[in-house]
Amino acid sequence: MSKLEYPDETFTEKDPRIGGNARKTDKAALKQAREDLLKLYECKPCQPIAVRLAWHDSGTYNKDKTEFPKRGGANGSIRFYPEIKHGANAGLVAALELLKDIADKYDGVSYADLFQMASAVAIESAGGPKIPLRYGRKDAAAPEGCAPEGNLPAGGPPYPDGSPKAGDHLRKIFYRMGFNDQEIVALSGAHTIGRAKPTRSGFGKENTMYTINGPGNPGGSSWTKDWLKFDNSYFKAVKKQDDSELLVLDTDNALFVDEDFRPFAEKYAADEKAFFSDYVKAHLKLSELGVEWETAPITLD
Ligand code: HEM
Repeated sequence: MSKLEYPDETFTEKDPRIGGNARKTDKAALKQAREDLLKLYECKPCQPIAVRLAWHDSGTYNKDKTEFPKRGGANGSIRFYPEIKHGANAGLVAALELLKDIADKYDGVSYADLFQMASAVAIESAGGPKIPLRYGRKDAAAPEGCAPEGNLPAGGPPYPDGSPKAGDHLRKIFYRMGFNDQEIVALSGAHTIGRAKPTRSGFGKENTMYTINGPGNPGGSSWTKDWLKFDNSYFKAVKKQDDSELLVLDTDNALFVDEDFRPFAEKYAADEKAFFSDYVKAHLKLSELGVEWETAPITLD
């Protein structure tokens, strides 16, 4: 059995991941972990869930709070019970399981760095842009450092914050992290890969003509036909909405309905280069929300 168990109710303070077991960032280990991730994605088409894991780790951030790690952000706290059991994280234990062997192998890579790296490598290996991440994130050391539940967006009404419209809800959530309208639209484009499953988030169908045969685990509803390819087809599909086999959440629809979001959504539907360029900047910002650096940030070539 692997030395690191991913979290469930049996998580205790004696677990080696907790307390004085901080990881010292090591550039060689980061590079090797990156190689291992590429190999993982060659064997298993699990890029989408890795992107969602990293986003749900960092998307808890509250810019008005100062205390690390309670202010939320890319601090690896999603590996802990209770955070992994938050409603918004349904299904993400599978992503932790997928990364477990790599986490075990490299002490020189923090969990926070590993999750963000897994996402950036996933996007690039799915045909998306290269995201020049910086590394050296400090991990939240214990479950007490987890952000409170309810910081991530809901895909449809009723919105827990009482917002009447999807656009208002998106702004409340993303402004709290320090994002603007353009960045909200660009980041939403990550739904160009992946699926929603009724057994996880409750959204989507059991399967569609695009997901019934996988690849990987079959089922769910995707936003795009080729849901393992990172491109701008999400914006094209949400704009057209002419295929009932594809998913459109209320929060996706808002990008073309809300008059302040729409110009960006139209631009990205028409111009993949513009989408990629803006996506990289917004994703980099997302990957560093709430970060406390264990070492001076390191880049890999
Ligand atoms: C704008 C507000 C957002 C809402 C309301 C939202 C909601 C959702 C929902 C309901 C799912 C389905 C989960 C499941 O059933 O497994 C999902 C999946 C996904 N989300 Fe989002 N999301 C948002 C933003 C983002 C952002 C900012 C990113 C990344 C930058 C992202 C990346 C993904 C990915 C890649 C998947 C597919 C996961 C998979 O196939 O396993 N989402 N999202």
